[in-house]
Amino acid sequence: MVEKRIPLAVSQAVQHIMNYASEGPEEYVSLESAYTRFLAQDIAADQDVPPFNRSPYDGFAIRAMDSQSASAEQAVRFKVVGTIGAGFVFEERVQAFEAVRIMTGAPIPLGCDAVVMLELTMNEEVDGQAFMSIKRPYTTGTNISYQGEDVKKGDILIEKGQSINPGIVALLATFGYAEVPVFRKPIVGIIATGSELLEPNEALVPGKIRNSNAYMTMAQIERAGATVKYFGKFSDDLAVCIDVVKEALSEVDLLITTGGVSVGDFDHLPAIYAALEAEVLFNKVAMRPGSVTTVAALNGQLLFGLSGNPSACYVGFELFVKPIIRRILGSAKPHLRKEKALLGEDFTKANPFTRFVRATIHFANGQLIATPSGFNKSSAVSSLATADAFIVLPGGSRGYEKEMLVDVLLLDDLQGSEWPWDNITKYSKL
Ligand SMILES: Nc1nc2c(c(=O)[nH]1)N[C@H]1C(S)=C(S)[C@@H](COP(=O)(O)OP(=O)(O)OC[C@H]3O[C@@H](n4cnc5c(N)ncnc54)[C@H](O)[C@@H]3O)O[C@H]1N2
Ligand code: MOO
Ligand SMILES: [Mg+2]
Repeated sequence: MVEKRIPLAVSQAVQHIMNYASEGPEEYVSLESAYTRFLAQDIAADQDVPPFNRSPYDGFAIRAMDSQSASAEQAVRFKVVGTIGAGFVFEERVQAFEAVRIMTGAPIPLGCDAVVMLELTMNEEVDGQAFMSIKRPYTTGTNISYQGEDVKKGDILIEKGQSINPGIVALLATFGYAEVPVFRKPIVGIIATGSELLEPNEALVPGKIRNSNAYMTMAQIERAGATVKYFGKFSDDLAVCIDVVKEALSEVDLLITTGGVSVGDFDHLPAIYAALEAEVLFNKVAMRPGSVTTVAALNGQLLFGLSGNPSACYVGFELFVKPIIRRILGSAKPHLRKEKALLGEDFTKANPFTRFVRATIHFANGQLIATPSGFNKSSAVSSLATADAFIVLPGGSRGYEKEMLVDVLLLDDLQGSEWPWDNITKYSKL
């Protein structure tokens, strides 16, 4: 008699896994290679930005009080006592009816409190001395970029765990991080099992298929922010697989296998866990696809037994492996980002288990629409290519109609969610 597996709710399965999650170690990388890494410390401003009052225009720095009597009829003339470009400081204090020719980004000279744009001035030279005239008065502070107007010293700008984007790179450079503290990328191993598998460079022969899962999963591991270690594909030979899994475990932080987790004669993962004396956390989840997803723990290390069916393997990775990778990378929101969308078409299949329908999303009149992205079996590979979300259809329904409000989990996203599994929308119309 085949062992009866008890399906666990998705949320409970994720919770089991997250009990093993903790922040990983940090390392320093050069600023040039920080993009896409995950920040390991908060960035706090140790200086104001800008660090001094500066000119936002090319023009003349003046004392506003000197301009008060200027009008269209009666220009006020200033003696030009110097010129400064960005990067230089005008050392003297500017006196009454003096102006300093100033370029964008240069510090406002001592004594000055306004800048006149070059286009609004009239310029002349008398006996080798430059003069500038203006025909309107200026108030104190006109055209000054103030010290600290962008960032105040002491502000926390970015919290750790964020993926470093180009804007964060700019902040890191601004605050002098030539070396950036980032979380070390966890190493995630992948082993494909199945005597039917060919590698992509091999020609098809009867009964065989190409191994797509290992390559797909490698890409998912990288998208999640981790480093891949591919151990290869192996036939359904129990002794070989035990050795390979044992060896792989010593070289990785997390290990993924695909295939062989169900109840078939050559589904060896249950026997591998038994041989290794790993504790099986669960071996059935109330979800489709991916119901056979199995996770085991050995000495605090997790082994993810993802399904051989490509769509099930893909979903299993995103729901169960990605959050732990993101937690190791310091994220406070390690789960897939959850948003509300309208269903783009009817989905009439009955739903005993919660379904994760691979979907394409778009906006129509400001409303997010999610439409199933194609062939919807667990074995499907075609619908993954255009999937940028999962539509979450909770179990226990007869089907869903177009325009019902549903939850979607976004796949190509860096923001994440804290805990997306409460309050999943069951049936509702907008
Ligand atoms: N009697 C039962 N049979 C099955 C059950 C069940 O509950 N009782 N569950 C079904 C479900 S649901 C799934 S999902 C699959 C899971 O199968 P396994 O995880 O054991 O995976 P395999 O048997 O090794 O392969 C399944 C399928 O996927 C193809 N495959 C495997 N590896 C790859 C790969 N690397 N790249 C592409 N495709 C791959 C394989 O050829 C099979 O077609 O079990 C159901 N059966
Ligand atoms: O685990 Mo299977 O993917 O539910 O179809
Ligand atoms: Mg099988």
